[in-house]
Amino acid sequence: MYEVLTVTCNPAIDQTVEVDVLRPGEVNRGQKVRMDPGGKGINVARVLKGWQTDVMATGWIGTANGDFVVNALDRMGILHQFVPVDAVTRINCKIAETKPQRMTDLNAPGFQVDAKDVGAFIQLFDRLLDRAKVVVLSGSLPTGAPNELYRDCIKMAKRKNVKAFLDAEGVPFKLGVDAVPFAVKPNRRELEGYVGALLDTEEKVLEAGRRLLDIGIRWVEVSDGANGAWLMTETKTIRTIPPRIEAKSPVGSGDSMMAALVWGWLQGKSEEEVARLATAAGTVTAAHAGTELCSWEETVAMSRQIHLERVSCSG
Ligand SMILES: Nc1ncnc2c1ncn2[C@@H]1O[C@H](COP(=O)(O)OP(=O)(O)O)[C@@H](O)[C@H]1O
Ligand SMILES: O=P(O)(O)OC[C@H]1O[C@](O)(COP(=O)(O)O)[C@@H](O)[C@@H]1O
Repeated sequence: MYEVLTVTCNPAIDQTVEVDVLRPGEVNRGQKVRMDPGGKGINVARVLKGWQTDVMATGWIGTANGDFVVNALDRMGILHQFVPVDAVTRINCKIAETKPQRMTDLNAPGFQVDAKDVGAFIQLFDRLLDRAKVVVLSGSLPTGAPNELYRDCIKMAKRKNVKAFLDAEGVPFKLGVDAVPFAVKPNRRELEGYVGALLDTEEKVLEAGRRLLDIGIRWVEVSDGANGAWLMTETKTIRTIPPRIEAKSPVGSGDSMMAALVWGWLQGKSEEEVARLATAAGTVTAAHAGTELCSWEETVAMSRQIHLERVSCSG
């Protein structure tokens, strides 16, 4: 049994290479390399499973090297049913500089899917929805997948009374928003893309978030890296600020935050508790190397250090 279904249309193997300083245009030699199963929905599933929540991971997987991902999910006890694609699962290169600490992501476009693959996924998704309370749709779409995919998945979820949480960018996000998911988690840059304007003040961020609430979305979580986040609902806007940390790798921070939102909703937590936990989860993950994600114990400990402010009544 599972409560949460996570969709990763474009899974990845995250390869983190550590160097002192990256010298563009030169031969760089890595000091340490680590590989983690990645892709946004898969990371959400990894966090939730660690937090004792049963989860099913779905999407497409490239069979040439997808074993690395599915074996890791098996080891973690995460249920999975992916539509196999006769192709290579992308390898996303994360360059972790240590002096000073800085991460450069080089995400690949991923494999190509065709109409048959899309049809097979929709059929599988429809079946897997039957057992879920929540569905998480997150990350980029592979080449060939229609931009409407998240929109259509949200419509299907709503017909089955499953709460949809969306984390995407660009056109798939815009179209997904049109179907009015329960929750969205854009980072500030993604929200700028949605409204087509620079959001360089808190006021502008909140105005943009308000547009999403006005459509009928119930939880709008706008994340802003080391500055923390805002959780906006119809009645409250809560600003959360994390402590200063040594950020080894923010990869997976947004996914950890999404996992905490889902967990908080499943447990019926207050908006304040959810906001605190979500920011804590992202912060703990940012402090870890590679795509190592936040444990429950670390997140609870961090949540005590999150500064929380009620910004205004957003109603
Ligand atoms: N350098 C950092 N220091 C502290 N917390 C961080 C840092 N980077 C990310 N986080 C935490 O993770 C959350 C999500 O990170 P963010 O980078 O905004 O999301 P995304 O990965 O989706 O772009 C932030 O709101 C914050 O709580
Ligand atoms: O699907 P996209 O947008 O290319 O993102 C994939 C990448 O995002 C990650 O899921 C991390 O995402 P976040 O840092 O936003 O949490 C990586 O594991 C993966 O390489």
